[in-house]
Amino acid sequence: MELILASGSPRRRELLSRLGLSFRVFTAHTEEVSKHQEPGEVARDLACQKAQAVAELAPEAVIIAADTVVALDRQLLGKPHDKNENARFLEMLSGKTHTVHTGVAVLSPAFQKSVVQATQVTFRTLTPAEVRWYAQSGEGLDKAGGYGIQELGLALVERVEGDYSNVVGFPMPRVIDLLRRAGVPVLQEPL
Ligand SMILES: Cc1cn([C@H]2C[C@H](O)[C@@H](COP(=O)(O)OP(=O)(O)OP(=O)(O)O)O2)c(=O)[nH]c1=O
Repeated sequence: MELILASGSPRRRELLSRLGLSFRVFTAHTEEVSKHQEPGEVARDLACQKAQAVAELAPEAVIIAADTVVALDRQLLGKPHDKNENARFLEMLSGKTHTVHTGVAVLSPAFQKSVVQATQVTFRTLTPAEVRWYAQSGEGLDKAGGYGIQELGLALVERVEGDYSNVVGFPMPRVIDLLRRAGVPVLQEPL
């Protein structure tokens, strides 16, 4: 049974590799639109769209996809378009708690399931110099909310409540559970 990661995210590739599985990577070109308003449902919906787009190319495989959104109060923060917008996102997140929602979808001819996981992240109160420093690094540009907790962005964070891997883009306990239910031998000898 072939496993395919439907994601261009290097973070997801790295996290999935840590399970010792072999897999191929396909990048799904979806429009990333969701009709849902609830952030968790948006993330789940987009993960399903990515998995389905790749299922059309590889109908026999087990496909896993994910999507991460950052919700601050009622606002969804996607990937910043440039360093100025990244600085604005950081000013909004400074001193506050936001929620990171990651949706995961697993799809095979015999199995189809999606889940969503939420983690609360609280930022330190950032000084203007800290905001400038991080935005200038460019690290946040390809990341939801404009920061990467696994890299320099760790310095922005005061507290994480819940699954850390979920913030990086793949909630590992949920990923392990879904893959096993789809018949993928995770953390065990291949059959
Ligand atoms: C909040 C946060 C997000 N991110 C990343 C995870 C995701 O790669 C990205 C959210 O965008 P996504 O649209 O979920 O993923 P992607 O466009 O990078 O990849 P693909 O759609 O092909 O799967 O933000 C971090 O790496 N660290 C963080 O702390």
